[in-house]
Amino acid sequence: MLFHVRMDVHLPRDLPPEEAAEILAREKAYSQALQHSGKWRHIWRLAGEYANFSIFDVQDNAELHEILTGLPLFRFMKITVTPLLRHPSSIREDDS
Ligand SMILES: O=C(O)CC1=CCC(=O)O1
Repeated sequence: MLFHVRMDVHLPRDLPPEEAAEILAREKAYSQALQHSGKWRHIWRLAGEYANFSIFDVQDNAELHEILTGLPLFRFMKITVTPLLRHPSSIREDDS
């Protein structure tokens, strides 16, 4: 199942810089492992915002929930999920 996910990051101003750096490093490693696995298909920065648009390809809602709640930045994010399905006018042979 494909999902569009918007993640808005809100780091607290009083978060110690060393702690922020450690969380961001874990976030990057977590995200890149999922990208290598094919579950996290795309990640795009939204210009001018500390936010991203991502596309996930997962088994079901429960797997997406597990992935999102496992994000090291989860407690500092507002996450908006939109389920996707194939558009009837799409000319693509698959859903890539
Ligand atoms: O910087 C972001 O948009 C938050 C984020 C999600 C995965 C990642 O590596 O950074």
